[in-house]
Amino acid sequence: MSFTASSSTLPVLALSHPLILLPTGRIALPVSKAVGEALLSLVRESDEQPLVAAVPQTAPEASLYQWGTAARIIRLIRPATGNVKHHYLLSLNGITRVRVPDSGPDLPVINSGIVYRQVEYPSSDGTPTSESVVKFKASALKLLEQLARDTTQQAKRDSYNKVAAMVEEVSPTRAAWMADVMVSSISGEYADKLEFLSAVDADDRLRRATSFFIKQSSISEVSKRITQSIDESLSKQQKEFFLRQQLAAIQRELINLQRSSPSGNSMSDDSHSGPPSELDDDGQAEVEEMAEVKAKIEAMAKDTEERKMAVREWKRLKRIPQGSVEHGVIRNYIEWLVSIPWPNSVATRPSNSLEVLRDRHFLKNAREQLDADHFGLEKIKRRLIEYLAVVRLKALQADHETRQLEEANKNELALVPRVSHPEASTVAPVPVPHKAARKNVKGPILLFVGPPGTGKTSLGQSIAQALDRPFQRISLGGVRDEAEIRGHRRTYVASGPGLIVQALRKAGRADPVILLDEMDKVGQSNFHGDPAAALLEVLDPEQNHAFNDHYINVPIDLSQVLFICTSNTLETISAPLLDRCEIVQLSGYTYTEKMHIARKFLLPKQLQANGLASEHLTLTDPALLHVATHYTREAGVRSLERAIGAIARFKAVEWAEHLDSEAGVGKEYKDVVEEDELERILGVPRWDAEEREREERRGVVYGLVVTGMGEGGTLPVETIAVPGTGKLKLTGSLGEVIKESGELALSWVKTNAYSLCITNSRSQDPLLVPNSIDIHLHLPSGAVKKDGPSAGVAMTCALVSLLTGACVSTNIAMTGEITLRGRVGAVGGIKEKVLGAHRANITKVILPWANRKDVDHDVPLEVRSVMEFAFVRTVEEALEAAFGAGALGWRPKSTLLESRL
Ligand SMILES: Nc1ncnc2c1ncn2[C@@H]1O[C@H](COP(=O)(O)OP(=O)(O)OP(=O)(O)O)[C@@H](O)[C@H]1O
Repeated sequence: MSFTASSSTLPVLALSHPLILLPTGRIALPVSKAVGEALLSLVRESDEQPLVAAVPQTAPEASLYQWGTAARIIRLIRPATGNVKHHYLLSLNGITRVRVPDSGPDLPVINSGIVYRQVEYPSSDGTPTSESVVKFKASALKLLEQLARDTTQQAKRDSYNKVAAMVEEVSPTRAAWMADVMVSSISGEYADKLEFLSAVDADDRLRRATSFFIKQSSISEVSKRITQSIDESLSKQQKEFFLRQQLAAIQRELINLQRSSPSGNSMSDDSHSGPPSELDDDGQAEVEEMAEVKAKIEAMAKDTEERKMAVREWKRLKRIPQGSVEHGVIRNYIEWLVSIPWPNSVATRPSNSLEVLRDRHFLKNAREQLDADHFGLEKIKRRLIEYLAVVRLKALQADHETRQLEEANKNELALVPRVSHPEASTVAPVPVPHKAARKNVKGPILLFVGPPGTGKTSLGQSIAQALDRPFQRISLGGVRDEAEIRGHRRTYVASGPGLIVQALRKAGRADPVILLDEMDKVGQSNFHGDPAAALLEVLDPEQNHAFNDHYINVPIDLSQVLFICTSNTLETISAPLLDRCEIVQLSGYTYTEKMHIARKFLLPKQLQANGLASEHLTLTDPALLHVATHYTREAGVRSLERAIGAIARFKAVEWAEHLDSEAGVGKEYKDVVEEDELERILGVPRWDAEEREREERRGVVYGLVVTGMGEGGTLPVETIAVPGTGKLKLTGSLGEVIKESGELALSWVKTNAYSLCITNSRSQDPLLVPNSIDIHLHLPSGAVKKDGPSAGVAMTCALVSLLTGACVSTNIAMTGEITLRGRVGAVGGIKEKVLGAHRANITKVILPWANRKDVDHDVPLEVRSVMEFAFVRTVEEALEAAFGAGALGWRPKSTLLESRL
């Protein structure tokens, strides 16, 4: 060590224990007012930043150390004026080591002021040996690397890396300075730093720095290990806690088990030996349910998507704590997944369906079933038998092909040498479901169209019975959301599968008959998706072997499901959907058919439903007909069934009263219900009032309509003349086409007004001469929308009646489209319209000539025989049929010809 190259007098500043300032380091410390003011005057007096000797106090009560650091005052902050208690804040920057020779006990450990002392500056640091430089660098780099690794702050890590780069490049002459920089900026023990302060010689300083770094890095290593071991011991505690919980649960189970088994040796005391309550055995039920779910997963066919998914979710379920929301969600999903009747699963594979189809009497039995459930409907039953025959043939063919393939597979297996594994002989070979088994085994998709209550749903039920398959009905009325059919994705709260999967689960077999009811009432495409598009996927044989329910998220094979659809009308069904279906039209029943249905099916059904035997209620024929004609007016038989039900209930009350009073007064019971009693039972007839209203009036004729429900009926076309300017006003919620029909009718009447003797010359407008009028044409039931061209004939007749004054009989109703030239064109729904007219007691109908064949084919003979039909080609013929021959004053033809020339 070489000393005293120079010395000077410096104000000595005591750094109270454990503060220390090393060369190159910085420190900020509060100083008392006296010291602060002394330093302030020093700062004011000197031109540059003044130097002080910052000397550490080795222990709290000890005197000052003999080594210190000459430091520049870089900042001195005065406290707020007037506040004597507050200290000055002083910042120092360490420059170089100094020795304070007389820092003995007499040097006051100040705070009352500063003392000037002689300080010595060491002459030179010397050059360190290369060995100590290498060691210094290695230890410094190791420490820096460790610090960078352990810190979580990126900024700190960057600065450690930067210092490491400096250390690597530092020259031997600057190594001692680098040691100062590092030791002053890394936190370490006070004693080490104190010793380091006294190391003047460069070599010595590097050695001390090296041991300082080594010590620090081992400390950081150890502290890391300690943190790790604390973490480990914590997780061990948690593990232990978890295991203890499980143990407690197992013990609870065991106690429950012993309590519930009557023969088990009782571990519990007598106070618990009462009957087990369903409130106590939650845990037990839970375990049983889980075991059941597990067994179901195991029963699923191997190597199938559904099984893989179930296994994956089961494993997830096991990892998630019970009682958590996630646990509930997964469990719910697995329960759904295992309860779907997957076609390849052993548990749900349809076993007897083929047996039924193989039966040689299958078709005969099916016919009997249909006859037993439904009256009449000959054509439809014939179509259904054809359909069932196709289903049978296809299923048998697919079965045959599957057997052949299995046979071929077996032969192939026989060629493979047997594995001599001890278990191999006990494991039965699992038949691998082959693609041929998935062949489309059904006929076309049937769509029953017809008015309500005509037996569409019950026909579907009969088909299911004939095939001995479960029947499920899905009501599509009001389904607006695609998710109702396809399900919601599992990410939705309270999500679940769609209607198809729900029906499959309820059916419990992969080949049920599913009736898609009210297909026409499916909502249109909207922002919730397109339900019709989802239905398309369900019904399309090309796609439905891999139906995708959003919730289940595993393709479901629907190819074995028999879908049957029903609808009231075809108008609102989208064309692609219609394209997938084969339409079977059901029209309304005639009164005779209704009487038969009522006698054979509805009455026995209602008697049974109301607890009566057949001898307790006899409805006479006139009474039944009166119910059908005066209390109901519908194409189907639903209201009729309801009315019969009401009669049965009425009689049930009477019968019960009779039984009760037998012992006493003895009230007489009459089982026969006559026509005159009906008013007492069912109230005033519903359809009488309208009958009376139907009187002959100028400008009013009856048209024939088919409602949105597919029911036929009559609708008056009313016209009146009001003072005006020759305009036509059309009201009654009319669509564009029907409005055009009205205008067409008026144009025809105007053109032919002269021929009909309405006007006296061809040039006169019948609405302006003799009086200037407007015509108001109205179709009642204003709230019901009406459209279509078939009211043309009725409108023309109404206008002619209005302008000529001739009336059309109220027993006549008509339908037909007209052209501008006066031709009458064919219209649809003839059977419904004629039956509707028959129900409304119309005796003559005027129909387009082109619809003759429809009457011949579709209208039952009993209706045809009691009604008069006028088939017309032109409007003239229609007018003649409506008003009667010669009722209208046509001008003679010759005059017509002349005037035309
Ligand atoms: N031909 C028939 N023979 C015997 N019973 C019939 C016949 N037609 C209908 N029914 C009976 O009428 C009732 C109503 O029939 P169903 O429910 O099948 O009507 P629907 O056509 O499906 O009506 P909706 O269009 O309103 O669904 C049922 O009890 C059914 O058994």
